[in-house]
Amino acid sequence: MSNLKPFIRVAVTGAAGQICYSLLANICKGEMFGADQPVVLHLLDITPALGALRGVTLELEDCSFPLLVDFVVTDKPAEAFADVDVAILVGAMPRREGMVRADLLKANAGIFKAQGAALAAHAKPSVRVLVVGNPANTNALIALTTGSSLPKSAFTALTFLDHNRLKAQVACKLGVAVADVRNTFIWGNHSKTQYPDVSHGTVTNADGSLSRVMDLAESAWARDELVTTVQTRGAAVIKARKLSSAMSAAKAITDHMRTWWFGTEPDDIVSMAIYSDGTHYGVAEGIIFSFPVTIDAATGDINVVDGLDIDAFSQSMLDKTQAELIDEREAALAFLAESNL
Ligand SMILES: NC(=O)C1=CN([C@@H]2O[C@H](COP(=O)(O)OP(=O)(O)OC[C@H]3O[C@@H](n4cnc5c(N)ncnc54)[C@H](O)[C@@H]3O)[C@@H](O)[C@H]2O)C=CC1
Ligand SMILES: O=C([O-])CC(=O)C(=O)O
Repeated sequence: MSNLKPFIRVAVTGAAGQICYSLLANICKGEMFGADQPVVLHLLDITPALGALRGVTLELEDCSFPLLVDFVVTDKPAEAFADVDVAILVGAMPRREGMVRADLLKANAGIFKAQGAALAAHAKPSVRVLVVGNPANTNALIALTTGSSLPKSAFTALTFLDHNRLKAQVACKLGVAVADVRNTFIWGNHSKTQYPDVSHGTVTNADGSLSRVMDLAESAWARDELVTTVQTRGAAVIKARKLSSAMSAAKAITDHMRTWWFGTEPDDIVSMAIYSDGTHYGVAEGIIFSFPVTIDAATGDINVVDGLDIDAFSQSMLDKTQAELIDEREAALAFLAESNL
């Protein structure tokens, strides 16, 4: 008798792209939902990419993953989101030469408007959605707006890559293991205005005691070099690889969904971009903002960690990233209204 659970349906968009080339294997190996959780993959891409996606599915077959029950390949959001438990929205219009951020927002507003509506119409009411395609926070807000029959809490955007980058930078600087770095997190937008915050960070020592990151590192490093390194890490990867982060993005997507599925470890705090309801740290209502959060394993509820001290430097960083998200929201909503997209 098999002791596997009943299968779940997982939609992945942009399935022919480079992030998904790593991500799909992570899912099928059980790294996201557990080694006893079979999956049916719903793979969405645009029509011209279906040939390449067929190549990916040939390889999925060849991997002979015991947890992969079946897959659906489609260029239609309605089919991709039919009855899904989870939707990972990776596919997006990439920035092309000569495009300004506003062009990118506009192109993606149309895509995520359609996908939000299709999710609301076809996915399970309990669906959990993670938006990865950039600009991730605002794309998630558009999907949430048109998918409004789903709870706002169903929509998240990825800042776990920034979270992992921050932890790794701190561990490297202090010469400690990443697993021993805690309470460092990302606030705001997945963009150059994000605030990688180590002001509450701790390092667990060999005897179990805690040291504060700010007592071990100079504050000039923590507020300047570290912040800039994490904010511009995506650009550094693009410059070196001539392609954007893919292995690390797939790992972060896996971390985000696994944490949402199974809950946070005791004493752990992670970073996720979620709908701001206006009740945390003075952040405006109606944007998708990255907060320090914990996740209740029993319910899957994502809870903002309240009550952290925000000093003047941190407040100025929060204000800046919030202002950018409000601008992005206004631009994206204006495009939707103007062009009746
Ligand atoms: N939030 C984050 O931390 C990160 C976000 N990203 C973003 O993730 C996205 C994907 O990155 P890659 O896989 O490297 O890009 P890629 O260009 O290799 O693949 C994107 C795939 O999406 C597909 N696509 C485009 N429009 C689509 C639509 N309307 N529906 C379904 N599929 C569609 C494309 O055909 C392509 O196969 C980009 O927007 C990138 O900027 C990348 C790294 C980190
Ligand atoms: O800019 C990009 O497309 C890649 C990205 O988001 C990152 O690496 O953080």
